[in-house]
Amino acid sequence: MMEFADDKPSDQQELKIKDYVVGDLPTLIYIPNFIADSEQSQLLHHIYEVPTSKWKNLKNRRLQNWGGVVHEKGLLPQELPAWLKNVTGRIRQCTGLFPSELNHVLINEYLPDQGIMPHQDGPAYFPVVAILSLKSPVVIDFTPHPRLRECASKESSGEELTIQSKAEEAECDERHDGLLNTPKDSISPCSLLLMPCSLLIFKDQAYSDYLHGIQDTKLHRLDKVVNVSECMKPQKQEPSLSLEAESNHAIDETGFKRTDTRVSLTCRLVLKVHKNLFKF
Ligand SMILES: O=C(O)CCC(=O)C(=O)O
Ligand SMILES: [Fe+2]
Repeated sequence: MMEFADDKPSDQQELKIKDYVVGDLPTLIYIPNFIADSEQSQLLHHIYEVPTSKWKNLKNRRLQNWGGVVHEKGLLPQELPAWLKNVTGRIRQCTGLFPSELNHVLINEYLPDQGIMPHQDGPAYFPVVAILSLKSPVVIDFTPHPRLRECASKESSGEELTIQSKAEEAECDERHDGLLNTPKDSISPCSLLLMPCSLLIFKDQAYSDYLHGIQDTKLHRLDKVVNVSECMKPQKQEPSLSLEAESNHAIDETGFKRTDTRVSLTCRLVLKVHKNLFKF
């Protein structure tokens, strides 16, 4: 299926990725039809071929962990199977955003009424995440981390700042300037529609200052979605995946009802890898 390549991507490829930036929040990258329909089928075949024991059941979804165990102090590695290396190799080559091979993949499976709580990915990961979506479309929401919202609401109540609140304001400024670097007037939630076969990459403030989550509802609305037009673009190879022609998913301008399972591959890089930790 996909070719595994570990060459450094050319400048041209790195430049192309900029064409896929969506919305105003730095930085969300959405690549429609990153894989072909036939590749999606092959991946699903591999995913559902594994023994049931490979699945970990959580309250609101189930998942497979590939690549090893992630600890605070790094990764206890386990080599990725070839069918996943194909995907991660292609992601690295096409994006040019990862300094070395991605070495960890979480496969999440969501029923139509399942989702994932707003969260931030752990500190062990290199701060660029690539999520490949299979089967049902969903909307993923990016919401400012509460520590940003606190600052924003204090600022919006503006004018009569007491001495104490000025101190708080200074603290907020410090957080904005140092840790966060998000312009204060650009703190707002935004959402993306993730169509099957698409690749989402998020990094920068979207990674460090925002939570991401998927609502556990069958109905997903499009009102805050910033990439509807990217999903509606006619696709050269597979017109059935465009939004307009997508009769299976019945998406209109207001939203859609999830009727099928969604599977996603969260592909990441853990820079700190423990070698031979358990060598006897
Ligand atoms: O399924 C998704 O698109 C999101 C998964 C996710 O956020 C994670 O695995 O940390
Ligand atoms: Fe996540």
